[in-house]
Order: sequence, then structure tokens, then C-alpha cells
Amino acid sequence: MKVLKDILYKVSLTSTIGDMERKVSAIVFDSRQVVDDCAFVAVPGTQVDGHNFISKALEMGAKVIVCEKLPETIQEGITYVQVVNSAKALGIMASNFFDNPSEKIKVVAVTGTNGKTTTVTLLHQLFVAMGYSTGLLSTVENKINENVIPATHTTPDAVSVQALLRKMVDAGCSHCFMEASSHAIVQERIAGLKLAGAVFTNITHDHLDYHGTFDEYIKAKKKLFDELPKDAFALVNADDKRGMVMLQNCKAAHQTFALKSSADFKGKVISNTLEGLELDINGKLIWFRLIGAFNAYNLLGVFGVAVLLGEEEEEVLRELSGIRGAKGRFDRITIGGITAIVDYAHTPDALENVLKTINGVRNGNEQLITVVGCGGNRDKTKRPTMAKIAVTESDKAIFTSDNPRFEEPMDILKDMQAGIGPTEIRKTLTIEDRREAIKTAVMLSKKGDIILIAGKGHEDYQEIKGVKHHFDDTEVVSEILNQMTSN
Ligand SMILES: CC(=O)N[C@H]1[C@@H](OP(=O)(O)OP(=O)(O)OC[C@H]2O[C@@H](n3ccc(=O)[nH]c3=O)[C@H](O)[C@@H]2O)O[C@H](CO)[C@@H](O)[C@@H]1O[C@H](C)C(=O)N[C@@H](C)C(=O)N[C@H](CCC(=O)O)C(=O)O
Ligand SMILES: Nc1ncnc2c1ncn2[C@@H]1O[C@H](COP(=O)(O)OP(=O)(O)OP(=O)(O)O)[C@@H](O)[C@H]1O
Ligand SMILES: N[C@H](CCC[C@H](N)C(=O)O)C(=O)O
Ligand SMILES: [Mg+2]
Repeated sequence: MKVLKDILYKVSLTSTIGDMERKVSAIVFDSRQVVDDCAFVAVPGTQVDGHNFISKALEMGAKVIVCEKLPETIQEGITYVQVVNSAKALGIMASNFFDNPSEKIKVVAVTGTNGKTTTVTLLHQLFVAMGYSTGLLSTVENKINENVIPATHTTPDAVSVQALLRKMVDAGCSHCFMEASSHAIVQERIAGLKLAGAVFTNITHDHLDYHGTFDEYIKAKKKLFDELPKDAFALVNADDKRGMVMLQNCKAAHQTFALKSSADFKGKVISNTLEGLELDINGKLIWFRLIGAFNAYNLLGVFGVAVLLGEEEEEVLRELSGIRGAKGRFDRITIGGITAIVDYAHTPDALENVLKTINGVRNGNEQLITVVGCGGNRDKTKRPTMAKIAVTESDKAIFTSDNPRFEEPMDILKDMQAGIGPTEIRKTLTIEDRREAIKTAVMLSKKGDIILIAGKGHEDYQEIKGVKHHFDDTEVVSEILNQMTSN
């Protein structure tokens, strides 16, 4: 239990009614999670307004209401706290509630359209290999050293972020590497967090359904850098033209990494094959297990962070050289002479990068077949572009479902087909059922061919109308390849 007025330290208050010395058992932002004596924070959402659930929260036992607009009836014995921004208040209150864990651990947040999971996973593996007790918050999983705590979001909600950091501090962690999604930044899920540094990987087309325009999407990412403290570092990709935008008005130490532009952490791709990457980093030639030039950026970003955190260059490169990266990112499965690549590419830029990487290393005599879909209830404008890229960069493309959520799968597939010209349509098939689509790709393949299965990577489900059905691309393609190539 904590005293309310201590939990409100640093929160911008408008007015208060009632006892501020009251003890609070928990901080809750969902009326369905209310416990006795908790503080309920009413947050305006994308679907509903949390203010509509204030009376429900009181019925369930909340004793403190934190809100932007006071309700019409004020109940006796309840404390009301009116704040300027309740989403922001939630983050700050959660941090105070858990004794400000981010002040006791070096937290580095990574943002960008692509490469966040790869970057934080590499950093986590690197720091564990260098002997540090290290935490991870990522799309694939949250971790305290090797202990996995399942993840539901790329960046957890404000209370979970602070609760997880508390667990990390209690477990003796010195570092935490976390993804900061644009949704999370706008929704203040990381308010109240003290960052040691932030990284910008890149920005390309995604999430326009949520942010409305590309400018708003850029602003969302920039907010992370605008709010960094003076003693933090801001490390950006200087080859992305928005890298410098992130640094405008940023108080933290400006740092850059790049392959093309001049930068503080400069690299060069020496060779790029299906076995790995050879890079020149600060004049040293190093071999890495990751595949694709885009991973050169991720590796450089990781190197930069480690050095900025005070690690020794030689040791960082030696350890980084042996690391594999995140699950579902360019995972290769070769059975019966056919190679399947499972990759989480779910944006036009990622898909193009992965296909260009494959095209850059293949011999050209084999076929490249791409199986791809686009998520439902997500940015519709990326659908025709992703379809076009799949057709242009492959010999055949099979369009299929990827988490249709609450949309009709065939509607999504029609949006994809709209991106394809009349001559290219012959190179495509549309098969709604993802298992059938993968099976067809295998049927169309012969020894030596390559099948790219894009969009789901590590995901082990297909989300249909609010229900997650077990589905794992790697599992499915391995089973089909084993069956179909064994005789
Ligand atoms: C669109 C979006 O981002 N939504 C997130 C947001 O919920 P919301 O604003 O829509 O909430 P709402 O349903 O409108 O409800 C408003 C408020 O009323 C409360 N409420 C609601 C109902 C009720 O009965 N009682 C009650 O108190 C809710 O708890 C909430 O506080 O805040 C919630 C708490 O943090 C998130 O769980 C939720 O994520 C949803 C499930 C989601 O799908 N988010 C995706 C888009 C997302 O966040 N993705 C990014 C990664 C994207 C990427 O980079 O690829 C991520 O970080 O995971
Ligand atoms: N630096 C990069 N630039 C462009 N594409 C990349 C980069 N790194 C990875 N990719 C591609 O993007 C896909 C997603 O990578 P990753 O999971 O690291 O990104 P993310 O930013 O965490 O994505 P999400 O926002 O969905 O969590 C990869 O499977 C790969 O195809
Ligand atoms: N974090 C991303 C993941 C997209 C993955 C793809 N499989 C899809 O469902 O669109 C999102 O929530 O938009
Ligand atoms: Mg991610």
C-alpha cells in the first residue's frame, strides 16, 4: 500500500476532492480489473472513454478516481483527482507506485518502423553474454535474463511497463532494452520512465490507420526524442532522412550510425550471403550470423548503444559476432532441397528488403515463391503496395490471410489484388486459407527453390474475430515439406 499523495508526485493536477493521505492498493485503468482500495485512472481510449466506467469502478471497490473531467455526482468517502492528461498521469503514478524502477536500471528504448525487435533482442543477448543481468521488453517476449514473461504488445501498458521494470530491478538487472511502438509513445505507455538512451532505426509506411498521416506518425516517433533528458543519448540512423528530424529540439547527446552517410558509428557491408554478413565497423572486419543488408543497420545500432553505455568496442564486436537474433526474423528451414524462409515482414519496406536480400544471394536458376497476407483492422493502404512488391520481386506470389481480425479475409485480399497490374496477375494466386497457401507453394516448388512466408514470423496464432487459433508458419511449412518431399 502506498500513500496517494506520494503516488501523485510529479503529476500535473487540476483539482482534488477528498483525502489525499489515503492508502492505495493498486493502480488500475480498466474497470474490469478493479480491486478493493485501488486508484482507478479514467483514460480516453480509441474505442470508448474510460470516464464512462467511473461508477462501475466505484461499485467494484475503487476508492480514488483520477480523471480529466470530474463526474457530475461526487460520492462521499471517495477521493477525486482531476489531472491535465490522465494517460500521462497513469505512467507517472505507476512509476511512483513501483518506487521509480527506471532510476535504478539503465533503460534504452528503441523506436522505428522496422528493426525494433531485432535490435532489442540482439542487445539483450549481447549484454547477457557480457555477463550483465538484463531485461527485455519486446514484441516476441519479455525476459529477465533467460526467464520468459509472455508479451501481448510490442510495448506493454503503462502499469505493466513499471511492474516489469520493478521485477527486473528486484532480480538485480542493470540494463533493460525495450521497444517503444508509436502507439505506446502517443498513448503515454512510457510516461514516467527515465531513459538512459533512445534509438531510431527508420521510418517507412505503416500504421496510418492509427496516426492518420505520415507526418503524425513521424511526430509520434519524435516525441520519444523530444522528451529525453539531457544526460541520455539519442542514437539515430543517419541514412534515414528522418534521423536528423528526431534530433531537432532533443536535449540528449546526439549520436548517429550509418552505412552511407558520415556518422559516429560507421559501417560498410563487405559481403552479404545466405550464411551471414561481413561488415567493416570502425576499420575492423567482423562476421555476423544475421542475413540481409538491413541487419547491418540493426547491428550498427546495437554496437552504438553498447559503446554509448560504456562497453569496450572489441569485446562488443566479438560477442555480437556469435549472436543469432530474434525468432521469426529470416528463419531458414531446408527440407528435401527446398528452402523456406519465415520472416515477420509486414510492412512494404520490410517485405522489399527481405525479397531484395533473397534476390541478391540466389543463383537465379531457382524459383522464388512468396506467400504473404496483410493484417485485418490495420493500415489498409499498405495492402496493394505489399502485393505489388511481392509480385515484382518474386517469380510467383500467393496472397493469403494474416490475422484477419474483424475483417472479412476476402475483402483484405481484394485490397491486395488491387495493387497488381493485368500482366502480373498471372504470377499470382489467392488462397484464403494460410495452410493451403503454404501447401500450394510447396506443391509448386522443386529442389533448390525458395519459399518466403512473410508477415507472421514468431507469431503462433491466426487471429480471427477476436479468437487466436494456433498457427505457426515454421511448424506448418516444416510439416508439409516433410510430408511432400519424403516420397
Ligand atoms: C488501438 C490501441 O492501441 N489500443 C490500445 C489502448 O486501448 P484503447 O485506447 O483502444 O482502449 P479502449 O478500449 O478505447 O478503452 C479506453 C479505456 O477504457 C477502459 N475500459 C474499457 C472497457 C471497460 O469495460 N472498462 C474500462 O475501464 C480501458 O481499460 C481503457 O483504459 O490501450 C490499451 C492499454 O494500453 C491497449 O491494450 C490497446 O491495445 C490494443 C489491444 C491493440 O491492439 N493495440 C495495437 C494496435 C498496438 O498497441 N500495437 C503496438 C505495436 C504496433 C507496431 O509497432 O507494430 C504495440 O505496442 O503492441
Ligand atoms: N533495420 C531494418 N530495416 C528494414 N527492415 C527491417 C529492419 N530490421 C528488420 N527488418 C524487417 O522487418 C521485419 C520486422 O523486424 P522487427 O521485428 O525487428 O521489427 P519491429 O520494428 O520490431 O516490428 P513491430 O513494430 O511489428 O514489432 C523483419 O522480419 C525484417 O523483414
Ligand atoms: N505489431 C504489428 C504486427 C503486425 C503483424 C501482422 N502479422 C499483422 O497481424 O498485421 C501490429 O499489430 O500491427
Ligand atoms: Mg517489434
